[in-house]
Amino acid sequence: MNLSKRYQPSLALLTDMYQLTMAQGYWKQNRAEQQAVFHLYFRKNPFKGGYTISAGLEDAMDLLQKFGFTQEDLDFLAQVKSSNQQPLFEKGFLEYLAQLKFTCTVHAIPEGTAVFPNEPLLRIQGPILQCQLLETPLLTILNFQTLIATKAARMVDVAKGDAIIEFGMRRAQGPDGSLSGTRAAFVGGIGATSNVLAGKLYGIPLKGTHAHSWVMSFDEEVESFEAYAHVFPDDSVFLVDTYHTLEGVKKAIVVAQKLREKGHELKGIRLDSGDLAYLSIEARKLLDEAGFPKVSIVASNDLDEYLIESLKIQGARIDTWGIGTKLITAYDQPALGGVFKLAALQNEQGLWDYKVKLSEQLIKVSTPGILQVRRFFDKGTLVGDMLYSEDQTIAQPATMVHPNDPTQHKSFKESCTHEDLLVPIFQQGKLVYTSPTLQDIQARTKQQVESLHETYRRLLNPHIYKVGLEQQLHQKKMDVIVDLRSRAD
Ligand SMILES: Nc1ncnc2c1ncn2[C@@H]1O[C@H](COP(=O)(O)OP(=O)(O)OP(=O)(O)O)[C@@H](O)[C@H]1O
Ligand SMILES: O=P(O)(O)OC[C@H]1O[C@H](OP(=O)(O)OP(=O)(O)O)[C@H](O)[C@@H]1O
Ligand SMILES: O=C(O)c1cccnc1
Repeated sequence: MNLSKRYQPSLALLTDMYQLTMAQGYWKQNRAEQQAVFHLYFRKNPFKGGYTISAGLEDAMDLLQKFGFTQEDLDFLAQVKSSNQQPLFEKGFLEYLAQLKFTCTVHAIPEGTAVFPNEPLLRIQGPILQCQLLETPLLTILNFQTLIATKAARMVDVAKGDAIIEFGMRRAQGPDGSLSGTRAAFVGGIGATSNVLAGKLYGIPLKGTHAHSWVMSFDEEVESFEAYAHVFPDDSVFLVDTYHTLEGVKKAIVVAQKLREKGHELKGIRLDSGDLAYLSIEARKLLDEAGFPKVSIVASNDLDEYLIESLKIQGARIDTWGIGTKLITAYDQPALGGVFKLAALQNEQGLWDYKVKLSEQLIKVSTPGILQVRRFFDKGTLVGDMLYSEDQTIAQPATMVHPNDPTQHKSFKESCTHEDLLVPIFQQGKLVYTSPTLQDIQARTKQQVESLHETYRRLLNPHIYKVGLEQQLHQKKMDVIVDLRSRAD
């Protein structure tokens, strides 16, 4: 169920080179073990949506658990040259890497959780050299899977209980885009996939119909349906649009009748072109009139959440949505802009110095501290997320400040309940978290989306969920910014 099922054990080189050059720099300065805190977060919900679904943690855990350089990795690094053709990495540094063990403490938000901009999905605390090396692989895993899980959740939400099958492998960004994308799509709520290896690796249910080539390989369309039904009498879904869709439906009915005479039922038909609203309504009529109300209608052809919503409004009679390209590639937004920022560094007195990355825009200034996300509920409904730093006490009653407009405050009533979202995953390198099954993660996504007010779920201009900074954290952040700006002037 994890990354090593797709790759061989060592992924230590799956990082950007600048992480290794900085690592050598920290080592050379005797700062390799200096304790640091980094947060991984994004700044905008993808797809102009109102929420995001976290995904990829299990793969991230696997990466961290196996973190370590093999002799082969070190031999490769030993022959990397600097611009004057000298070895880029020093022998002593490579020896340091050879004995390196993962010793960080990691907290993360469980997969399948509704998350929002500016809140850490993951917090890593440990030797700065290790945190630095892990920036890129953690981002590549969590950014992509979170993006695809969110895309899938949006589709599942508008499909309102209809089944969704993921058909995207052929259009995915390579084999890993396909495998990790299918995993994430399942986290988001799809019911099945055509991706057989994802079925084997992750236990995702497999489903499929047949291609146009099957029909085209016969002289007559009806012969192709008969032949398929002969091989799969209880598992046939005929693709009816190769020549003329509604004529294709009539031929499917002829074969369905023959199947029934032999004690079998046709499972479904698939529409893959034309006006899917009109054709599904007409196909439904033909099937119902012929006595096949249970034969389901599958539709595919460049579908996404907007088309699903529109087709439903048009009264389309589609039972199952087959979705490929737009899901597996997150077509309208191919990347989640998650970042990984240094937030605190331990000084020689053992105290935490808060760190921020300045920007002209307040929204882009990172938040320092050792952050936790506290989610408040009013009678079960989510009312806001407050970032606070675990090394500070929280002023009571809990009040948070708008991250980009300090004049706006929000207080939470005493009667509100709360939950801290970041849970321990590793304690000083030791794994302390058991990932739920993928089915349980999917169930969590469903529960999370359903617990969001519908104003956050609509596709067009959703309401913005409130994420703020606990008052003292906000004050500390402002102090650091003022101090840095005065020093930069
Ligand atoms: N009723 C509808 N309302 C809105 N969009 C629709 C409707 N029916 C189909 N679509 C979408 O319109 C697009 C039409 O795609 P396209 O232009 O490729 O036509 P096609 O029917 O697939 O033709 P072809 O036979 O060339 O494949 C697809 O994304 C499809 O999902
Ligand atoms: O449209 P998507 O959402 O990406 O879904 C996957 C598409 O892949 C197949 O088409 P393709 O033309 O590749 O093969 P086919 O001959 O089986 O239709 C299938 O028929 C879908 O249309
Ligand atoms: O099984 C299907 O119908 C299928 C599989 C992959 C891509 N398109 C369709």
